[in-house]
Amino acid sequence: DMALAASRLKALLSPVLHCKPTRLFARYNVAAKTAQLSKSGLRLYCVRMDSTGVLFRQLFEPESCTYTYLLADADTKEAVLIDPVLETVDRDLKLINELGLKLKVAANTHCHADHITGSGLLKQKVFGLKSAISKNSGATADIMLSDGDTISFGKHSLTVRETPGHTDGCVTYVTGDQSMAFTGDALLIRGCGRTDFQQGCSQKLYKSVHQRIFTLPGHCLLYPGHDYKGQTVSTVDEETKFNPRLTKPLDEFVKIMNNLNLPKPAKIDIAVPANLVCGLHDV
Ligand SMILES: N[C@@H](CCC(=O)N[C@@H](CSS)C(=O)NCC(=O)O)C(=O)O
Ligand SMILES: [Fe+2]
Repeated sequence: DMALAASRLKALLSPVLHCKPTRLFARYNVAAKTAQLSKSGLRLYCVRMDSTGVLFRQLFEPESCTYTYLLADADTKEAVLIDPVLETVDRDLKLINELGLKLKVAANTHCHADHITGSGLLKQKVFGLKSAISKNSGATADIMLSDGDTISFGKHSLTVRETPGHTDGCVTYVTGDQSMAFTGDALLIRGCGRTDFQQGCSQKLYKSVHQRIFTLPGHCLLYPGHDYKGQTVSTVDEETKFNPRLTKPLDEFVKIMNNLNLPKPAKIDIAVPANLVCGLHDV
């Protein structure tokens, strides 16, 4: 009967309900230390390792296959958007308002060639919002970033790692605990950004990925700027083992990049000039 079912459910949930936060944190750590190995020796991390109260959402814009990432401090409600897209500004703001967040910074990973950034339009809609991009991008923004700079939201922060090669101004944003990195187009899941326009240089990209991304902890979750195959997240361990381009020696990598033969992004001629002024052009 109902009463019996309810008491069984209560008994079943009791260890979870009575688990103090400290014990939960300990469980995360144990889970990380005892990560299972796959047949090939790859460590399989089953649990997000930080349990520090970062609110996180991965959002997708289907026309350009761009990921926008929302990060917020669950206590202070301060939020950062990485790589907002013009067409999805209202969707993102609706979510931000529904969650009661205060959007502080719109941070671009680089001057995009395939879509117009949402940062300019967001600045018109959100009082006090600051746009950010690398100094080396050639673009203007409220915050011009250099290697090692941090973007704070509440008690959390993102640290800037310069990862040029796809463009001169490409950066990777890394969370303070190095559990997540937002790689823009420097590193895509099982791929990487093209190097045939916008100061692209395959040797530079190879060095950036090997020295600035593959040196992060193996469990660090990698979130790319785009994905064209439905993939959402990877890890440093996975990419150092399975990335079909970046696991090759430098000379082979350069040959691969010279022979991609990709068509130019359809919107490149409107996107680049617009993004050089943080998307305010013609809005
Ligand atoms: N077809 C798309 C553009 C696709 C493209 O060129 N993607 C870029 C990232 S956006 S600058 C890229 O680096 N791709 C690498 C790859 O291996 O796919 C469009 O017309 O917009
Ligand atoms: Fe790009």
